[in-house]
Amino acid sequence: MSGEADRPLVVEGLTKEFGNVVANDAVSFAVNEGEVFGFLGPNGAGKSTTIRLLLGLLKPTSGTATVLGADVRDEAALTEAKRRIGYLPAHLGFAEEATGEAVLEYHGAVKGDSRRAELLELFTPPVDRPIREYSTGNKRMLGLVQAFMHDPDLVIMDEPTSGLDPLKQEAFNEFVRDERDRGTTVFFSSHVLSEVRRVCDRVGILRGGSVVELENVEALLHRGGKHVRVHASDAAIATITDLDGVVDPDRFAEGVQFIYAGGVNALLRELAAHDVRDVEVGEPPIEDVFAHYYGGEGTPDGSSPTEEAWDGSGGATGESDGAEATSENDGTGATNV
Ligand SMILES: Nc1ncnc2c1ncn2[C@@H]1O[C@H](COP(=O)(O)OP(=O)(O)OP(=O)(O)O)[C@@H](O)[C@H]1O
Repeated sequence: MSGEADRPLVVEGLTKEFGNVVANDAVSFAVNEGEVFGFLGPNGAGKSTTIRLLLGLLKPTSGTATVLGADVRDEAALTEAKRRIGYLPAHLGFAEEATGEAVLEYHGAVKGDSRRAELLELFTPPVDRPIREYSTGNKRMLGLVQAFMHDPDLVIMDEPTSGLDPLKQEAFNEFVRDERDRGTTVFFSSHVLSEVRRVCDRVGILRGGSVVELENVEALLHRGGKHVRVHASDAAIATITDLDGVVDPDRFAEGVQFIYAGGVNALLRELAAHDVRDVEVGEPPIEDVFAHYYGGEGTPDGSSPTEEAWDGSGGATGESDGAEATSENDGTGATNV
């Protein structure tokens, strides 16, 4: 594995305050080369703030980050690094009168477009039409083409599938997996947990401006216990659900389903002691695994989530960072990368 300094994305104690709102509070993590990293957290957790800090669109209050080795506080180094970075913002500020073609021409002239044709076959924005006629999904697809067409080494995206229909979402998932296989490093925020399950190697979970979890997706699912569905008699079910590690048993006509967080052998021994008609054991629903971090009812191991507020604002009203906030939109109305 490469050393910390060689990683394509390193965040160290990154802090951003808007007035008295601490949007990012000493955020630290690193993304490895060729990794797909999901950045999760409830509304207002601070994900977009981190992303905008990484692109130099906001200035950190303290701490720093490097993208492809460039310190985000060093404007010249960051500008140079951005040639090899793709960026898809949450809010796409394309000029309404420009056609999709003109937007891509502009970006292509600045940073290259060697993969434009290939990407336009996969994501299919109507490039001959003006942006004002675009649906939300069409804008997102144009943004994806723009983000990847110069064949970047690192791609940073803020909720990339928001507004895409299910087939395009699936196309995106497959595309990201292929990109990872080509060695591209991908970092994106998401609220779509199924997509995180399908494409991410690792996730970072932000809550109230702080990283509360950094974990391999498989390990996270493993820790979330197993989803078990047993078809058996009422008497058998009563004993089985008494087993240590059974969480949230839920009866249905023929049996019971529950999350099981105990040892596999103890479960097998218990099941073997009864006349079980059928049993299914699988991974828990991803929503259940993440519910804890999003303010859910508890965890499979029985512990309770801490009671801190989920909203990084703590109810306070911060100063707007208006001057920085508009820098995402360049003169042409195209998204500035
Ligand atoms: N320009 C700004 N001025 C003042 N407060 C801001 C500004 N930008 C963000 N905030 C505040 O910082 C906190 C983090 O916001 P941010 O947009 O980074 O969260 P997020 O995790 O991306 O949320 P979502 O999932 O809803 O997009 C919120 O409390 C938000 O109100």
